[in-house]
Amino acid sequence: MTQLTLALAQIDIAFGQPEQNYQKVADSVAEAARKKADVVVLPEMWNTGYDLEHLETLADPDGLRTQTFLSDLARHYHLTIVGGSVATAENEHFFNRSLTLDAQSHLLASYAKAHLFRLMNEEKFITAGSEANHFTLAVPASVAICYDLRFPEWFRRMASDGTQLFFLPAEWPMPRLPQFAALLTARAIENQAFVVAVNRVGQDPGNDFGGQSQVIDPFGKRLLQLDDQPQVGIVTIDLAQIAAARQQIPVFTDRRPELY
Ligand SMILES: NC(=O)CCC(=O)C(=O)O
Repeated sequence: MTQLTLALAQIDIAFGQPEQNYQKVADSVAEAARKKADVVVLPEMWNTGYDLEHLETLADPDGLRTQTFLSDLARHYHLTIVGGSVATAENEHFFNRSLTLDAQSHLLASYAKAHLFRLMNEEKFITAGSEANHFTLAVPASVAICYDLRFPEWFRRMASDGTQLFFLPAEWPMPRLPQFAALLTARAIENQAFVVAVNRVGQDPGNDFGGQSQVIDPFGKRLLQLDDQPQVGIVTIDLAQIAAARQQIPVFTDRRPELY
């Protein structure tokens, strides 16, 4: 398969209201299926938002509800779901965890956010993960979550291990959206990879979120950029662009890891 049709589910997450959010995700996945998507991508922490003070009652125990829910949707609609991330409770710790399920209900990836964002007090409540994830969606793919975007080493490590398609669920506040766009473009160009970022819209008690979910190709071209409204954006990507970028400028051949 050389093309993938991606649906970016840019939703307005209800703060601390998982029931509402599971319904919003179900509606978005149904809309993505109507739009003939192969893959649906969700935003960060979509079950609870950043309602970190109430994780004791709100977080999904072992992520099991989310895994069953996404797996049922993926099977029903015959698509892959890159499940953004949800707050999970695991062995007396909370994680910001991303689950990716395919149409046969296989769990392709389970990733706990590695870099926790102090400006939103994440490190006070959430335990950091320390393992990257790798799966195949026509090409080698990986998920990173929001603030991970500021760590080029993390992306380069995944790219060096084969990743050609990055997904980045986010809750990235409005004032720093220009940085979001610049960093997404940089990660795509330097790794000669597609970057698919899905941000939320709406407000929580601390922040305004302005969406601008987007898809950048391996040359750094922005193929899709949504506005600040809830919506399911659709774009088809041509995976042959990855080899084209890597043939034109062979960065992975020319790099000198012994120097850095
Ligand atoms: N949820 C997050 O990780 C936010 C990251 C962010 O806003 C940033 O500027 O970095």
